[in-house]
Amino acid sequence: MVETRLIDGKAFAETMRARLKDEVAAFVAATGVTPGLAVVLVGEDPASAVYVRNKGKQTAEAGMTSIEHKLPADTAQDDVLALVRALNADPAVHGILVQLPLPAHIDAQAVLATIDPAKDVDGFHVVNAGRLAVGLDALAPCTPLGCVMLLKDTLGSLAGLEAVVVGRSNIVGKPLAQLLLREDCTVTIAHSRTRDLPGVCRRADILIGAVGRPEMIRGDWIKPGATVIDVGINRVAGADGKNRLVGDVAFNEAQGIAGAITPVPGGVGPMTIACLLANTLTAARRQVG
Ligand SMILES: Nc1nc2c(c(=O)[nH]1)N[C@@H](CN(C=O)c1ccc(C(=O)N[C@@H](CCC(=O)O)C(=O)O)cc1)CN2
Repeated sequence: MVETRLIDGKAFAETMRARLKDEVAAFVAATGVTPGLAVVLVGEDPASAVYVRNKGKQTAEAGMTSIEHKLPADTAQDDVLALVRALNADPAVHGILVQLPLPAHIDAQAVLATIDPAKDVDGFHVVNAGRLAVGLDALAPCTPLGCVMLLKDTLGSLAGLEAVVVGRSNIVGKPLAQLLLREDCTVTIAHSRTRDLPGVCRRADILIGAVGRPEMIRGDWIKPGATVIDVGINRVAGADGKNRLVGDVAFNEAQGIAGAITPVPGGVGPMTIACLLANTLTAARRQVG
């Protein structure tokens, strides 16, 4: 039986935001420029509205300017593209983010492709994805960045470790695999169609759940002592009829098997916004410097 350590992403993100606040103040003092982050929300998805509100609040707390554009759900794609182009041209805006998911009538790839790659603080533009893949400086997606920070804080060097990422999305699985390769991990991207998924997961020193299926990764899929990072945020009905949040990993089953694990909530989620603030400062430094 292994003693399972809890990886406290909430506390890590708070420390990171406090440090960023000092770095932003130093940047403003040196340049006279306040970094600006524009967030575009289309529609009324309740979870997205909460994330956007938290982004605005934490941006302002870090000493940066938060600019919010809230558009109705039936906004035409051309109007979203026109707004993104206007933000690209605005010198007070150093970072642009379009909250996902977008309503079904809008082609998300077309919108993301319109964002100036230098202002793409989500790191979703193909230019940033390509730069990340070939090892050039890139604005990398925030959730994967947060995962790697928590892993390095927990394990120190990741070199040579066997990492299995369960999930192949463009916003988490694929960029996370690239970031882990940069840390010299041996990386496998697995997914719901992988043959013998439990066996593949059991190879992992680092196991990452990013598949979006509640508690799909069971305790006996985890190698004893492995570090488990749970990216999943799934709302499920509890026994009392109320909704509760669970990850992609069966958290209770992982106790006594995993060496360390991120909880849901309070693990990877808070790192996403902290890394967004870090990317916004990086983007501002590159645009102003
Ligand atoms: N343009 C983007 N859209 C989306 C992203 C993104 O990075 N860029 N990621 C997610 C949503 N997201 C940020 O946008 C996000 C999700 C979760 C959290 C978080 O702190 N979660 C808490 C739980 C919060 C809750 O109760 O719902 C936690 O895990 O502790 C922050 C940001 C999809 N869209």
